Amino acid sequence: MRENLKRWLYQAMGFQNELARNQRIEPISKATKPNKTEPNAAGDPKDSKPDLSLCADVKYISWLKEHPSALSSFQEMISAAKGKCIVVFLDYDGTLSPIVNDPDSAFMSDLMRSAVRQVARLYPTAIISGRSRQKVYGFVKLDEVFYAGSHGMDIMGPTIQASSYDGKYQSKSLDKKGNELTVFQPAQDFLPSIEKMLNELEETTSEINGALVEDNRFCISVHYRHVLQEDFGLLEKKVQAVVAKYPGFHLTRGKKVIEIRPSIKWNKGDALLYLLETLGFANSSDVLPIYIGDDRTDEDAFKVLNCRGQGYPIIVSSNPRDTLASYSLRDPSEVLSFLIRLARWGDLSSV
Ligand SMILES: O=P(O)(O)OC[C@H]1O[C@H](O[C@H]2O[C@H](CO)[C@@H](O)[C@H](O)[C@H]2O)[C@H](O)[C@@H](O)[C@@H]1O
Repeated sequence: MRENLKRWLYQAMGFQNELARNQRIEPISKATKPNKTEPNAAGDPKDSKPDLSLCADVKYISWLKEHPSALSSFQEMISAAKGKCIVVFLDYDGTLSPIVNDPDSAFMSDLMRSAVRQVARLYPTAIISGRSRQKVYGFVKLDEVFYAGSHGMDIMGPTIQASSYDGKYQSKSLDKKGNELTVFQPAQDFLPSIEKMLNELEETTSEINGALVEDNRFCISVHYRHVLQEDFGLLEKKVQAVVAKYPGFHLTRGKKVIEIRPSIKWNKGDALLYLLETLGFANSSDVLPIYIGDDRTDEDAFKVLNCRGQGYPIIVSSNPRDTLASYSLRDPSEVLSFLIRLARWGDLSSV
């Protein structure tokens, strides 16, 4: 009955997204409409409880109206891309790899890797992550893409130095294949403090079961996914106490993680702008940036796209969320489908 009701809702709201497509859609007249007095499984109408997952579906469906699926809207999105240079920006955790319990096991699938590779061969592509650049590279293992780690504070981008940015923080480097690239690290001055803080945090949080400190080079993550709820307050206090000793740092929140970041005016949105400039698209009206991300920190990049009035900010979420994104994808598997379609479209249009 629940499936029929869900199907009916999708049809009533005129949706044609993947969720709906995965199911056989019957004409509305055939679909079962909600029936308040229909007995529950036990056969007793009085015992029937509200189906909470159905309420969640209804909320998600209405949120989809504001943030349509980038898969259902693909044709419309891509027809606006004709004649424009697409540039693709991808977040890592929760976007290219599913959220898992152990941060060191957030592997991306071979299928995803191959889709990203196809996309990167057609369009400039960058991965912008909260992780350290080296760690993201370790997961992605592609030399075709640019990497921005530490929430964009460690960028390995095109050879061109960006003239609007401080040369002090830009240097030349070679990628694994020996190609010359430019590294931009605007939070370099904070490294000595970060190293000290890292040791202190590891020591002080070791008393709390399940707490995990991750070195993200220009920022630090303190994970609490495995910390008991009653211990969270203590962990938070301990982290705050350490950070208070170091001026020039602040805390942000992610998915079961507290992040410690240098307080410079730099975020994923700035990294996106930096990469656009080094790719030669600083003031271009011919560029169409696509940014796909699932986290709060990705909102900074969505904001930049909105301010430029260019491109497509796409949020990865299976729950209704406050977001500046215009489009949505439910999860990394939908991200994979989107990237495959994008690569196919690029292949066909280059013939
Ligand atoms: O910008 P991102 O690439 O999305 O990185 C944000 C944080 O991602 C990682 O943590 C999250 O994913 C883990 C693996 O799925 C999960 O266990 C954790 O609970 C999530 O918060 C990464 O470990 C962090 O350092 C990043 O800041």
